[in-house]
Amino acid sequence: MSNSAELRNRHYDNSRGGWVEASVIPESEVHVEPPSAYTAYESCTPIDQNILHGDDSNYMPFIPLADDPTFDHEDHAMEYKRLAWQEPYRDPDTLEITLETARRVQRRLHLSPEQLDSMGILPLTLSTTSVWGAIWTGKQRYELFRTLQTLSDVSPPLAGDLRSRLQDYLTLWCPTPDCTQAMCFSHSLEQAKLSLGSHRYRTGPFKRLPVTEPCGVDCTILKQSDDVEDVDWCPEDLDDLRSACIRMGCEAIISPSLSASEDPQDPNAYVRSPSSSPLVDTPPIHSTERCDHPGACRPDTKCACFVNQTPCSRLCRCSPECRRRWKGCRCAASSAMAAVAKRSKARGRRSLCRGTQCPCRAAKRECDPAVCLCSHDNASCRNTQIQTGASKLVEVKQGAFGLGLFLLEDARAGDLVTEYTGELIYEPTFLSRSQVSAHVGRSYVFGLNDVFSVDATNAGSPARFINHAPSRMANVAACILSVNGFQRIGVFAKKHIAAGSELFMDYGPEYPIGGEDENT
Ligand SMILES: C[S@@+](CC[C@H](N)C(=O)[O-])C[C@H]1O[C@@H](n2cnc3c(N)ncnc32)[C@H](O)[C@@H]1O
Repeated sequence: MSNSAELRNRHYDNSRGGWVEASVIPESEVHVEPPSAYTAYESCTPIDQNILHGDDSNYMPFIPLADDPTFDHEDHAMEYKRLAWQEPYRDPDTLEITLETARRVQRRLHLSPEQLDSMGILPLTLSTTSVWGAIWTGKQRYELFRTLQTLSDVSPPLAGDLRSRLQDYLTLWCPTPDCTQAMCFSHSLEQAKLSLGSHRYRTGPFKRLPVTEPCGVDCTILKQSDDVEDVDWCPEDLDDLRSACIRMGCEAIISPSLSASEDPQDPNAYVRSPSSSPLVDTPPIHSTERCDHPGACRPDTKCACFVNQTPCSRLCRCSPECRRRWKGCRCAASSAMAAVAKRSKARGRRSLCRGTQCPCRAAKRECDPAVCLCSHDNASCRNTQIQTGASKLVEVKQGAFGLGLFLLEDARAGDLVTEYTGELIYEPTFLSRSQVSAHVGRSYVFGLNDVFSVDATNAGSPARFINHAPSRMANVAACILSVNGFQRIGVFAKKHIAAGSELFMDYGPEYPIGGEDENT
Protein backbone atom coordinates (compact mmCIF):
# COMPACT_ATOMS: atom_id res chain seq x y z
CA MET A 1 0.00 0.00 0.00
CA SER A 2 1.46 3.38 -1.00
CA ASN A 3 1.54 6.15 1.51
CA SER A 4 -0.28 9.40 0.73
CA ALA A 5 2.90 11.28 -0.27
CA GLU A 6 3.64 8.67 -2.92
CA LEU A 7 0.07 8.82 -4.20
CA ARG A 8 0.27 12.58 -4.63
CA ASN A 9 3.24 12.15 -6.99
CA ARG A 10 1.67 9.42 -9.12
CA HIS A 11 -1.48 9.14 -11.10
CA TYR A 12 -3.25 6.27 -12.78
CA ASP A 13 -3.01 6.33 -16.60
CA ASN A 14 -5.18 3.71 -18.24
CA SER A 15 -3.57 4.15 -21.67
CA ARG A 16 -0.19 3.36 -20.17
CA GLY A 17 -1.55 0.46 -18.17
CA GLY A 18 -0.95 1.55 -14.61
CA TRP A 19 0.51 4.13 -12.24
CA VAL A 20 2.89 6.69 -13.70
CA GLU A 21 5.05 9.28 -12.06
CA ALA A 22 3.49 12.71 -12.18
CA SER A 23 5.69 15.66 -12.84
CA VAL A 24 4.95 17.91 -9.94
CA ILE A 25 5.58 21.63 -10.36
CA PRO A 26 6.56 23.29 -7.11
CA GLU A 27 3.94 25.77 -5.93
CA SER A 28 6.45 28.61 -5.95
CA GLU A 29 6.81 28.19 -9.73
CA VAL A 30 3.07 28.29 -10.45
CA HIS A 31 1.95 31.66 -11.76
CA VAL A 32 -1.74 31.82 -12.36
CA GLU A 33 -3.15 35.11 -13.56
CA PRO A 34 -6.28 35.91 -11.56
CA PRO A 35 -9.27 35.88 -13.91
CA SER A 36 -10.17 39.38 -14.95
CA ALA A 37 -13.56 40.62 -13.80
CA TYR A 38 -16.26 40.99 -16.42
CA THR A 39 -16.46 44.51 -17.68
CA ALA A 40 -19.30 46.32 -16.00
CA TYR A 41 -22.65 46.70 -17.82
CA GLU A 42 -21.91 43.94 -20.30
CA SER A 43 -24.52 41.47 -19.16
CA CYS A 44 -27.54 41.08 -21.39
CA THR A 45 -30.40 38.68 -20.81
CA PRO A 46 -31.23 36.73 -23.97
CA ILE A 47 -34.86 37.20 -25.02
CA ASP A 48 -36.65 36.00 -28.13
CA GLN A 49 -39.45 38.55 -28.06
CA ASN A 50 -39.70 42.19 -27.08
CA ILE A 51 -40.66 42.77 -23.49
CA LEU A 52 -42.56 45.79 -22.32
CA HIS A 53 -40.47 47.81 -19.92
CA GLY A 54 -42.13 51.20 -20.30
CA ASP A 55 -40.63 53.90 -18.18
CA ASP A 56 -37.97 53.84 -15.50
CA SER A 57 -37.48 57.57 -15.38
CA ASN A 58 -39.21 57.98 -12.01
CA TYR A 59 -36.98 55.66 -10.06
CA MET A 60 -33.25 55.66 -10.42
CA PRO A 61 -32.58 51.98 -9.76
CA PHE A 62 -28.84 52.30 -9.04
CA ILE A 63 -25.92 54.62 -9.71
CA PRO A 64 -24.51 53.69 -13.07
CA LEU A 65 -20.76 53.93 -13.66
CA ALA A 66 -20.35 54.59 -9.95
CA ASP A 67 -16.60 53.99 -10.09
CA ASP A 68 -16.06 56.25 -13.08
CA PRO A 69 -15.16 59.80 -11.96
CA THR A 70 -15.51 61.09 -15.52
CA PHE A 71 -19.24 60.34 -15.60
CA ASP A 72 -21.49 63.18 -14.43
CA HIS A 73 -23.54 61.33 -11.82
CA GLU A 74 -25.38 64.40 -10.57
CA ASP A 75 -26.54 65.33 -14.02
CA HIS A 76 -27.67 61.78 -14.59
CA ALA A 77 -29.61 61.69 -11.30
CA MET A 78 -31.58 64.74 -12.50
CA GLU A 79 -33.22 62.46 -15.07
CA TYR A 80 -35.04 60.66 -12.28
CA LYS A 81 -37.62 61.84 -9.79
CA ARG A 82 -36.74 59.46 -6.97
CA LEU A 83 -33.87 57.27 -5.89
CA ALA A 84 -35.07 53.71 -5.48
CA TRP A 85 -32.82 52.95 -2.52
CA GLN A 86 -34.17 55.84 -0.48
CA GLU A 87 -37.72 54.48 -0.51
CA PRO A 88 -38.62 52.68 2.74
CA TYR A 89 -38.39 48.93 2.34
CA ARG A 90 -41.71 47.20 2.08
CA ASP A 91 -42.01 43.48 2.22
CA PRO A 92 -44.14 42.71 -0.84
CA ASP A 93 -46.16 40.22 1.24
CA THR A 94 -47.29 43.00 3.57
CA LEU A 95 -49.41 44.42 0.78
CA GLU A 96 -51.07 41.08 0.12
CA ILE A 97 -51.71 40.46 3.81
CA THR A 98 -53.13 43.95 4.30
CA LEU A 99 -55.47 43.73 1.33
CA GLU A 100 -56.65 40.24 2.17
CA THR A 101 -57.30 41.19 5.82
CA ALA A 102 -59.17 44.30 4.73
CA ARG A 103 -61.24 42.28 2.28
CA ARG A 104 -62.30 39.78 4.95
CA VAL A 105 -63.05 42.44 7.54
CA GLN A 106 -65.05 44.35 4.97
CA ARG A 107 -67.08 41.30 4.03
CA ARG A 108 -67.84 40.19 7.57
CA LEU A 109 -68.13 43.49 9.44
CA HIS A 110 -68.94 45.83 6.54
CA LEU A 111 -66.22 48.29 7.52
CA SER A 112 -65.12 50.67 4.79
CA PRO A 113 -61.44 51.29 3.97
CA GLU A 114 -61.76 54.72 5.59
CA GLN A 115 -63.09 53.21 8.82
CA LEU A 116 -60.31 50.62 8.83
CA ASP A 117 -57.73 53.35 8.31
CA SER A 118 -59.11 55.38 11.19
CA MET A 119 -58.76 52.34 13.47
CA GLY A 120 -55.09 51.98 12.54
CA ILE A 121 -55.09 48.19 12.87
CA LEU A 122 -53.53 47.35 9.52
CA PRO A 123 -49.79 47.57 8.78
CA LEU A 124 -50.49 49.80 5.75
CA THR A 125 -53.11 52.47 5.23
CA LEU A 126 -55.66 51.50 2.62
CA SER A 127 -56.64 55.06 1.74
CA THR A 128 -58.72 55.26 -1.39
CA THR A 129 -57.88 58.94 -1.76
CA SER A 130 -54.08 59.00 -1.50
CA VAL A 131 -52.04 57.54 -4.30
CA TRP A 132 -49.76 55.93 -1.75
CA GLY A 133 -52.42 53.80 -0.08
CA ALA A 134 -52.38 50.01 -0.26
CA ILE A 135 -55.34 49.98 -2.64
CA TRP A 136 -53.51 52.19 -5.08
CA THR A 137 -50.33 50.14 -4.77
CA GLY A 138 -52.35 46.95 -5.25
CA LYS A 139 -53.89 48.46 -8.33
CA GLN A 140 -50.45 49.35 -9.61
CA ARG A 141 -49.28 45.82 -9.07
CA TYR A 142 -52.28 44.11 -10.54
CA GLU A 143 -53.58 46.45 -13.14
CA LEU A 144 -51.79 44.42 -15.70
CA PHE A 145 -54.12 41.60 -14.83
CA ARG A 146 -57.36 43.28 -13.90
CA THR A 147 -58.77 46.73 -13.44
CA LEU A 148 -59.05 47.66 -9.79
CA GLN A 149 -60.68 50.79 -8.52
CA THR A 150 -61.68 49.90 -5.00
CA LEU A 151 -60.99 47.24 -2.47
CA SER A 152 -63.90 45.14 -3.67
CA ASP A 153 -62.31 45.01 -7.11
CA VAL A 154 -59.43 43.10 -5.58
CA SER A 155 -61.80 40.38 -4.43
CA PRO A 156 -62.24 37.25 -6.50
CA PRO A 157 -65.59 37.36 -8.31
CA LEU A 158 -68.53 35.56 -6.76
CA ALA A 159 -69.39 32.15 -8.20
CA GLY A 160 -72.56 33.32 -9.93
CA ASP A 161 -71.08 36.52 -11.31
CA LEU A 162 -70.41 35.23 -14.77
CA ARG A 163 -69.41 38.56 -16.23
CA SER A 164 -66.71 39.23 -13.65
CA ARG A 165 -65.49 35.68 -13.82
CA LEU A 166 -65.19 35.89 -17.57
CA GLN A 167 -63.35 39.18 -17.28
CA ASP A 168 -61.04 37.49 -14.79
CA TYR A 169 -60.31 34.71 -17.24
CA LEU A 170 -59.75 37.11 -20.07
CA THR A 171 -57.36 39.30 -18.15
CA LEU A 172 -55.47 36.30 -16.89
CA TRP A 173 -54.58 35.24 -20.41
CA CYS A 174 -52.68 37.32 -22.83
CA PRO A 175 -55.13 38.10 -25.61
CA THR A 176 -52.35 38.00 -28.18
CA PRO A 177 -52.87 34.99 -30.41
CA ASP A 178 -49.12 34.45 -30.68
CA CYS A 179 -48.62 34.40 -26.93
CA THR A 180 -49.58 31.56 -24.67
CA GLN A 181 -48.39 33.10 -21.42
CA ALA A 182 -50.73 33.60 -18.51
CA MET A 183 -50.24 36.96 -16.82
CA CYS A 184 -48.09 38.04 -19.71
CA PHE A 185 -45.97 41.11 -19.19
CA SER A 186 -44.79 41.36 -22.76
CA HIS A 187 -48.10 42.43 -24.25
CA SER A 188 -49.72 43.88 -21.18
CA LEU A 189 -50.94 46.92 -23.07
CA GLU A 190 -53.22 44.63 -24.93
CA GLN A 191 -55.32 43.31 -22.08
CA ALA A 192 -58.89 42.66 -23.09
CA LYS A 193 -61.66 44.48 -21.29
CA LEU A 194 -64.96 42.78 -21.57
CA SER A 195 -67.62 45.18 -22.73
CA LEU A 196 -70.45 43.34 -20.99
CA GLY A 197 -73.04 45.18 -19.00
CA SER A 198 -73.38 48.28 -21.10
CA HIS A 199 -76.97 49.36 -21.55
CA ARG A 200 -76.52 49.83 -25.29
CA TYR A 201 -76.66 46.11 -25.81
CA ARG A 202 -80.12 46.02 -24.33
CA THR A 203 -81.47 48.04 -27.19
CA GLY A 204 -79.42 46.76 -30.12
CA PRO A 205 -79.83 43.60 -32.16
CA PHE A 206 -78.90 40.81 -29.80
CA LYS A 207 -77.46 37.46 -30.56
CA ARG A 208 -78.31 34.73 -28.20
CA LEU A 209 -75.60 32.41 -27.10
CA PRO A 210 -76.09 29.32 -29.24
CA VAL A 211 -76.82 26.47 -26.85
CA THR A 212 -74.91 23.37 -27.85
CA GLU A 213 -73.01 20.77 -25.92
CA PRO A 214 -71.28 22.23 -22.82
CA CYS A 215 -67.56 21.61 -22.62
CA GLY A 216 -67.58 20.62 -18.94
CA VAL A 217 -68.99 21.40 -15.54
CA ASP A 218 -67.59 24.93 -15.60
CA CYS A 219 -68.83 25.70 -19.11
CA THR A 220 -70.22 29.16 -19.60
CA ILE A 221 -73.35 27.64 -21.07
CA LEU A 222 -74.17 25.85 -17.84
CA LYS A 223 -73.46 28.97 -15.85
CA GLN A 224 -75.77 30.90 -18.09
CA SER A 225 -78.67 28.55 -17.59
CA ASP A 226 -78.02 27.77 -13.94
CA ASP A 227 -77.22 30.59 -11.67
CA VAL A 228 -77.01 33.85 -13.50
CA GLU A 229 -79.36 36.13 -15.27
CA ASP A 230 -80.32 35.34 -18.83
CA VAL A 231 -77.66 37.12 -20.83
CA ASP A 232 -78.10 38.59 -24.26
CA TRP A 233 -74.72 38.60 -25.90
CA CYS A 234 -73.77 41.28 -28.37
CA PRO A 235 -71.32 40.47 -31.21
CA GLU A 236 -68.39 41.96 -29.30
CA ASP A 237 -69.20 39.86 -26.25
CA LEU A 238 -69.44 36.78 -28.38
CA ASP A 239 -66.02 37.56 -29.76
CA ASP A 240 -64.65 37.72 -26.20
CA LEU A 241 -66.43 34.53 -25.30
CA ARG A 242 -65.15 32.85 -28.38
CA SER A 243 -61.61 33.82 -27.43
CA ALA A 244 -62.18 32.50 -23.90
CA CYS A 245 -63.63 29.27 -25.20
CA ILE A 246 -60.84 28.72 -27.66
CA ARG A 247 -58.36 29.07 -24.84
CA MET A 248 -60.33 26.71 -22.63
CA GLY A 249 -60.61 24.23 -25.48
CA CYS A 250 -64.39 24.57 -25.61
CA GLU A 251 -65.91 24.54 -29.07
CA ALA A 252 -69.45 24.94 -27.84
CA ILE A 253 -70.01 28.65 -28.13
CA ILE A 254 -67.90 29.45 -31.13
CA SER A 255 -70.38 31.04 -33.44
CA PRO A 256 -69.74 30.25 -37.10
CA SER A 257 -70.92 33.74 -37.98
CA LEU A 258 -67.84 35.14 -36.26
CA SER A 259 -65.26 33.24 -38.26
CA ALA A 260 -62.95 35.21 -40.55
CA SER A 261 -65.02 37.17 -43.02
CA GLU A 262 -65.05 36.02 -46.60
CA ASP A 263 -65.93 39.49 -47.79
CA PRO A 264 -64.26 39.79 -51.20
CA GLN A 265 -63.14 43.32 -50.41
CA ASP A 266 -60.13 44.38 -52.39
CA PRO A 267 -57.15 43.39 -50.23
CA ASN A 268 -55.19 46.27 -51.70
CA ALA A 269 -57.52 48.80 -50.14
CA TYR A 270 -55.13 49.68 -47.34
CA VAL A 271 -51.82 49.30 -49.08
CA ARG A 272 -49.82 52.44 -48.35
CA SER A 273 -46.65 51.94 -50.36
CA PRO A 274 -47.49 49.55 -53.16
CA SER A 275 -44.17 49.47 -54.95
CA SER A 276 -41.73 49.65 -52.09
CA SER A 277 -39.37 46.86 -51.27
CA PRO A 278 -39.78 45.47 -47.78
CA LEU A 279 -36.28 46.56 -46.84
CA VAL A 280 -36.49 50.22 -47.74
CA ASP A 281 -38.84 53.14 -47.67
CA THR A 282 -40.60 52.38 -44.42
CA PRO A 283 -43.79 54.46 -44.15
CA PRO A 284 -44.44 56.48 -40.99
CA ILE A 285 -44.91 54.00 -38.22
CA HIS A 286 -47.42 54.45 -35.46
CA SER A 287 -47.40 52.68 -32.18
CA THR A 288 -49.22 49.42 -31.98
CA GLU A 289 -52.57 50.77 -30.90
CA ARG A 290 -55.75 48.96 -31.51
CA CYS A 291 -59.31 50.06 -31.34
CA ASP A 292 -61.57 49.16 -28.49
CA HIS A 293 -65.12 50.20 -29.26
CA PRO A 294 -68.34 48.52 -30.30
CA GLY A 295 -69.30 48.36 -33.94
CA ALA A 296 -67.16 49.22 -36.92
CA CYS A 297 -64.50 51.96 -37.08
CA ARG A 298 -66.04 55.24 -38.16
CA PRO A 299 -65.00 58.89 -37.99
CA ASP A 300 -66.87 59.31 -34.72
CA THR A 301 -65.11 56.36 -33.07
CA LYS A 302 -61.88 58.41 -33.35
CA CYS A 303 -59.89 55.21 -32.88
CA ALA A 304 -56.18 55.03 -33.69
CA CYS A 305 -56.79 52.82 -36.72
CA PHE A 306 -59.15 55.35 -38.24
CA VAL A 307 -57.10 58.41 -37.33
CA ASN A 308 -53.82 56.86 -38.57
CA GLN A 309 -55.52 55.34 -41.60
CA THR A 310 -54.14 51.95 -40.73
CA PRO A 311 -56.08 48.75 -41.13
CA CYS A 312 -57.48 47.04 -38.07
CA SER A 313 -55.48 44.06 -36.94
CA ARG A 314 -56.80 40.87 -35.56
CA LEU A 315 -56.17 42.27 -32.09
CA CYS A 316 -58.57 45.16 -32.64
CA ARG A 317 -61.70 45.03 -30.58
CA CYS A 318 -64.02 46.60 -33.10
CA SER A 319 -66.70 44.52 -34.71
CA PRO A 320 -65.42 41.50 -36.67
CA GLU A 321 -67.43 42.88 -39.56
CA CYS A 322 -65.52 46.20 -39.53
CA ARG A 323 -64.45 47.01 -43.08
CA ARG A 324 -61.10 48.32 -41.90
CA ARG A 325 -60.00 44.86 -40.87
CA TRP A 326 -57.07 43.60 -42.87
CA LYS A 327 -58.29 41.01 -45.32
CA GLY A 328 -54.95 39.39 -45.98
CA CYS A 329 -53.63 38.20 -49.31
CA ARG A 330 -54.87 35.63 -51.75
CA CYS A 331 -51.46 34.66 -53.09
CA ALA A 332 -52.18 30.93 -53.03
CA ALA A 333 -55.66 31.28 -54.49
CA SER A 334 -54.76 30.20 -58.02
CA SER A 335 -54.04 26.59 -58.73
CA ALA A 336 -50.90 27.67 -60.66
CA MET A 337 -49.52 29.39 -57.55
CA ALA A 338 -50.45 26.41 -55.44
CA ALA A 339 -48.49 24.17 -57.82
CA VAL A 340 -45.45 26.50 -57.65
CA ALA A 341 -45.70 26.49 -53.87
CA LYS A 342 -45.86 22.73 -53.80
CA ARG A 343 -42.77 22.39 -56.00
CA SER A 344 -40.68 24.85 -54.00
CA LYS A 345 -41.82 23.38 -50.72
CA ALA A 346 -40.53 20.02 -51.93
CA ARG A 347 -37.15 21.74 -52.44
CA GLY A 348 -37.36 23.18 -48.93
CA ARG A 349 -37.98 26.73 -50.14
CA ARG A 350 -40.71 29.24 -49.50
CA SER A 351 -41.93 30.79 -52.73
CA LEU A 352 -45.29 32.42 -52.02
CA CYS A 353 -45.59 36.11 -51.13
CA ARG A 354 -42.05 36.96 -52.20
CA GLY A 355 -42.65 40.22 -54.01
CA THR A 356 -44.62 43.38 -53.47
CA GLN A 357 -47.47 42.02 -55.52
CA CYS A 358 -48.40 40.36 -52.24
CA PRO A 359 -50.51 43.09 -50.58
CA CYS A 360 -49.35 42.09 -47.11
CA ARG A 361 -45.69 42.42 -48.05
CA ALA A 362 -46.32 45.71 -49.84
CA ALA A 363 -47.98 47.04 -46.69
CA LYS A 364 -45.04 45.88 -44.54
CA ARG A 365 -47.08 43.27 -42.80
CA GLU A 366 -46.28 39.64 -42.39
CA CYS A 367 -49.01 37.39 -43.72
CA ASP A 368 -51.56 36.52 -41.09
CA PRO A 369 -52.42 32.82 -41.00
CA ALA A 370 -55.89 33.73 -39.78
CA VAL A 371 -56.85 35.63 -42.92
CA CYS A 372 -54.28 35.08 -45.68
CA LEU A 373 -54.69 32.40 -48.29
CA CYS A 374 -51.05 31.40 -48.24
CA SER A 375 -49.90 30.98 -44.72
CA HIS A 376 -52.18 28.14 -43.78
CA ASP A 377 -49.05 26.33 -44.88
CA ASN A 378 -46.11 28.18 -43.35
CA ALA A 379 -43.57 26.15 -45.27
CA SER A 380 -44.70 27.86 -48.49
CA CYS A 381 -45.18 31.49 -47.49
CA ARG A 382 -42.03 33.62 -47.65
CA ASN A 383 -43.67 36.38 -45.66
CA THR A 384 -44.03 34.73 -42.26
CA GLN A 385 -40.38 34.44 -41.34
CA ILE A 386 -40.49 36.47 -38.13
CA GLN A 387 -43.56 34.83 -36.66
CA THR A 388 -42.29 31.37 -37.53
CA GLY A 389 -38.83 32.16 -36.13
CA ALA A 390 -37.15 31.11 -39.38
CA SER A 391 -33.85 32.75 -38.49
CA LYS A 392 -30.28 31.69 -39.25
CA LEU A 393 -27.63 30.21 -37.00
CA VAL A 394 -25.29 32.95 -35.84
CA GLU A 395 -22.39 33.39 -33.44
CA VAL A 396 -20.97 36.32 -31.53
CA LYS A 397 -17.23 36.89 -31.58
CA GLN A 398 -14.65 39.60 -32.02
CA GLY A 399 -15.72 41.67 -35.00
CA ALA A 400 -14.64 44.77 -36.86
CA PHE A 401 -15.77 47.14 -34.07
CA GLY A 402 -15.79 45.32 -30.76
CA LEU A 403 -17.95 42.23 -30.73
CA GLY A 404 -19.74 41.39 -33.95
CA LEU A 405 -22.30 38.92 -35.27
CA PHE A 406 -21.29 36.21 -37.74
CA LEU A 407 -23.36 33.85 -39.87
CA LEU A 408 -22.88 30.13 -39.33
CA GLU A 409 -24.83 29.11 -42.43
CA ASP A 410 -25.44 30.61 -45.88
CA ALA A 411 -28.27 33.10 -46.26
CA ARG A 412 -30.10 33.97 -49.47
CA ALA A 413 -31.28 37.49 -50.26
CA GLY A 414 -34.47 38.14 -48.34
CA ASP A 415 -33.85 35.47 -45.71
CA LEU A 416 -34.52 36.47 -42.14
CA VAL A 417 -31.16 36.39 -40.38
CA THR A 418 -32.37 37.24 -36.90
CA GLU A 419 -34.94 39.35 -35.09
CA TYR A 420 -33.87 42.45 -33.18
CA THR A 421 -35.47 42.15 -29.76
CA GLY A 422 -35.12 44.11 -26.55
CA GLU A 423 -37.00 46.07 -23.95
CA LEU A 424 -39.75 48.34 -25.23
CA ILE A 425 -39.01 51.69 -23.61
CA TYR A 426 -40.57 55.14 -23.70
CA GLU A 427 -38.80 58.34 -24.64
CA PRO A 428 -37.82 59.50 -21.09
CA THR A 429 -36.19 56.15 -20.42
CA PHE A 430 -34.41 56.35 -23.73
CA LEU A 431 -33.09 59.79 -22.79
CA SER A 432 -31.89 58.81 -19.32
CA ARG A 433 -30.29 55.59 -20.56
CA SER A 434 -28.62 57.30 -23.49
CA GLN A 435 -26.48 59.35 -21.10
CA VAL A 436 -24.86 56.09 -20.00
CA SER A 437 -24.60 54.62 -23.48
CA ALA A 438 -23.09 57.85 -24.84
CA HIS A 439 -20.51 57.73 -22.08
CA VAL A 440 -19.47 54.13 -22.74
CA GLY A 441 -19.67 54.73 -26.50
CA ARG A 442 -22.07 51.92 -27.29
CA SER A 443 -25.78 52.08 -27.88
CA TYR A 444 -28.21 49.25 -28.54
CA VAL A 445 -31.40 51.24 -29.06
CA PHE A 446 -33.51 50.86 -32.19
CA GLY A 447 -36.40 53.27 -32.79
CA LEU A 448 -39.56 51.24 -33.31
CA ASN A 449 -42.39 53.75 -33.66
CA ASP A 450 -43.60 57.10 -32.38
CA VAL A 451 -43.97 55.72 -28.85
CA PHE A 452 -41.51 52.90 -28.28
CA SER A 453 -37.86 52.17 -28.85
CA VAL A 454 -36.37 48.70 -28.59
CA ASP A 455 -33.42 48.76 -26.20
CA ALA A 456 -31.22 45.67 -26.32
CA THR A 457 -28.77 46.96 -23.71
CA ASN A 458 -30.00 44.87 -20.79
CA ALA A 459 -32.04 42.24 -22.62
CA GLY A 460 -32.01 41.36 -26.28
CA SER A 461 -31.17 38.99 -29.10
CA PRO A 462 -27.82 38.43 -30.84
CA ALA A 463 -28.89 41.10 -33.35
CA ARG A 464 -27.57 43.65 -30.85
CA PHE A 465 -24.04 42.71 -31.92
CA ILE A 466 -24.46 43.64 -35.57
CA ASN A 467 -22.02 46.43 -36.38
CA HIS A 468 -22.62 49.39 -38.66
CA ALA A 469 -21.55 49.81 -42.26
CA PRO A 470 -22.82 52.31 -44.80
CA SER A 471 -25.73 51.04 -46.85
CA ARG A 472 -23.74 50.08 -49.95
CA MET A 473 -21.44 47.86 -47.86
CA ALA A 474 -24.04 46.47 -45.48
CA ASN A 475 -25.10 42.87 -46.09
CA VAL A 476 -28.20 42.93 -43.89
CA ALA A 477 -30.96 45.47 -43.36
CA ALA A 478 -33.48 45.90 -40.58
CA CYS A 479 -37.12 46.17 -41.47
CA ILE A 480 -40.00 46.94 -39.12
CA LEU A 481 -42.92 44.74 -39.99
CA SER A 482 -46.36 44.45 -38.51
CA VAL A 483 -46.61 40.86 -37.34
CA ASN A 484 -50.11 39.86 -36.33
CA GLY A 485 -50.72 43.23 -34.75
CA PHE A 486 -47.27 43.91 -33.31
CA GLN A 487 -44.40 45.80 -34.83
CA ARG A 488 -41.27 43.69 -34.83
CA ILE A 489 -37.82 44.25 -36.27
CA GLY A 490 -36.55 41.64 -38.68
CA VAL A 491 -32.94 41.69 -39.87
CA PHE A 492 -32.93 40.39 -43.45
CA ALA A 493 -30.11 39.43 -45.82
CA LYS A 494 -29.75 42.03 -48.59
CA LYS A 495 -27.87 39.60 -50.80
CA HIS A 496 -26.40 36.12 -50.65
CA ILE A 497 -24.17 35.93 -47.56
CA ALA A 498 -21.74 33.08 -47.12
CA ALA A 499 -21.40 31.26 -43.82
CA GLY A 500 -18.64 32.79 -41.69
CA SER A 501 -19.26 36.37 -42.83
CA GLU A 502 -19.62 39.19 -40.34
CA LEU A 503 -22.97 40.94 -40.56
CA PHE A 504 -23.21 44.70 -41.05
CA MET A 505 -26.21 46.95 -41.33
CA ASP A 506 -26.66 50.65 -41.87
CA TYR A 507 -27.75 52.13 -38.56
CA GLY A 508 -29.21 55.14 -40.35
CA PRO A 509 -28.48 58.85 -40.13
CA GLU A 510 -29.86 59.28 -36.60
CA TYR A 511 -27.47 56.86 -35.00
CA PRO A 512 -24.57 58.54 -33.11
CA ILE A 513 -21.93 56.85 -35.30
CA GLY A 514 -23.45 58.63 -38.26
CA GLY A 515 -25.14 57.28 -41.32
CA GLU A 516 -24.16 57.37 -44.94
CA ASP A 517 -22.77 60.90 -44.87
CA GLU A 518 -20.22 60.30 -42.21
CA ASN A 519 -19.14 56.85 -43.19
CA THR A 520 -18.98 56.90 -46.92
C1 LIG B 1 -25.26 47.73 -31.59
S1 LIG B 1 -23.65 47.82 -30.95
C2 LIG B 1 -22.78 46.69 -31.93
C3 LIG B 1 -22.05 45.69 -31.11
C4 LIG B 1 -20.82 46.22 -30.46
N1 LIG B 1 -19.70 46.18 -31.38
C5 LIG B 1 -20.47 45.47 -29.18
O1 LIG B 1 -19.32 45.12 -28.98
O2 LIG B 1 -21.35 45.24 -28.36
C6 LIG B 1 -23.25 49.39 -31.57
C7 LIG B 1 -21.93 49.91 -31.09
O3 LIG B 1 -20.87 49.20 -31.74
C8 LIG B 1 -19.85 50.12 -32.14
N2 LIG B 1 -19.83 50.19 -33.62
C9 LIG B 1 -20.62 49.50 -34.45
N3 LIG B 1 -20.32 49.78 -35.73
C10 LIG B 1 -19.32 50.66 -35.72
C11 LIG B 1 -18.61 51.35 -36.74
N4 LIG B 1 -18.85 51.19 -38.03
N5 LIG B 1 -17.65 52.22 -36.36
C12 LIG B 1 -17.38 52.41 -35.06
N6 LIG B 1 -18.03 51.80 -34.05
C13 LIG B 1 -18.99 50.94 -34.37
C14 LIG B 1 -20.26 51.44 -31.56
O4 LIG B 1 -19.67 51.53 -30.28
C15 LIG B 1 -21.73 51.34 -31.44
O5 LIG B 1 -22.30 52.20 -30.46
